[in-house]
Amino acid sequence: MSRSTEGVEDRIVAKTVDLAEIPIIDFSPFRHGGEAGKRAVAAEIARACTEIGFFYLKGHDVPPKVLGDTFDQSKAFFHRPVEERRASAATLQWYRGWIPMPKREGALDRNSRLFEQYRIQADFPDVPNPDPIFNRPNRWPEDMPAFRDACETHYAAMLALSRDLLRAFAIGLDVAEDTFDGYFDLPICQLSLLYYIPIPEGSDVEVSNTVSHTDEGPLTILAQDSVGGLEVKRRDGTWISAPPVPGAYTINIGDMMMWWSNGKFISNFHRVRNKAGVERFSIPFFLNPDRDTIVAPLPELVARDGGVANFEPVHVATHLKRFYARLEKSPGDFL
Ligand SMILES: O=C(O)CCC(=O)C(=O)O
Ligand SMILES: [Fe+2]
Repeated sequence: MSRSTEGVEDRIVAKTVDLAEIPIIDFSPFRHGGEAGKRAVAAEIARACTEIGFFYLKGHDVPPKVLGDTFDQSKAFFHRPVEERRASAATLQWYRGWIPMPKREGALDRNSRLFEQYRIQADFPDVPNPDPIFNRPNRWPEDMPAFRDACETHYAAMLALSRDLLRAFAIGLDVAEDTFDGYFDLPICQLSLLYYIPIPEGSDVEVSNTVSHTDEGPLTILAQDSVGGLEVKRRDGTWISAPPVPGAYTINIGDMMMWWSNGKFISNFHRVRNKAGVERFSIPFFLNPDRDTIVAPLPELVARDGGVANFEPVHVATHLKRFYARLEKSPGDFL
């Protein structure tokens, strides 16, 4: 995630606006509605990606049990005593598993990071890979086999849904439907189980659980519990709430899809502020391409934009490594 450096935007308290601002899109005609259904859904998605970079997706055919099981396991894990959570803690050398909240020193501020995480990444044991950060296996709580099952099932379901979404993006961008297919043979995605504590009452207005940021990869598929707290920046700089919609995923464009689309699709700023007074769970799936993909504005779109490429080509593994290294060096990441 790209962390924004400005602070002023966080001072503007989000106002809840009509949900119409983040559309709820039914994906079923894309798969079951013939060519016309496909094009209509792709057009709706493209509009949302162009205007705000976020949309809700229902009709995705992911069985509710897949999500229910992962939330149940996540809750069970984060409710364990800290010594048991620590048994599957990430280390600087093996950055998968449980990542605690930073130690608190002094007053909370916008960078306080008020959440714990369980991080799961692509796991390709048979593929030679020179980067320790990408070639380590996942860590699992050894005495919770159902935890691993739920996460692996969830990961596979999100990757499958992502493949269809990439096709919808391509159609919406008016390029060949299979434009992105070849970049996702062994994609280095990430699934995070997130556990947010409530922001203490009386905290400064700037305090967030997650600072304002954009996501790094092409797209994120987020499952939220019923608590709410996600906020999305509008073009005019104000913030709106993106509350959970039952049965729908919250989907957003990340930086790499913005680059591929030459800026047509927006990788929008968002943040989490859990003001509900209760704990919150969420599960984002961060789609990433294959490690050696070079992401650059698609030539068809550059041509349409008068030959102007708005972004430089980026090597996926180099970019993500730089990002993870920044995260790893955040002070107090490890208790
Ligand atoms: O938990 C959420 O609602 C959003 C999390 C998020 O934006 C992220 O982890 O990148
Ligand atoms: Fe994010």
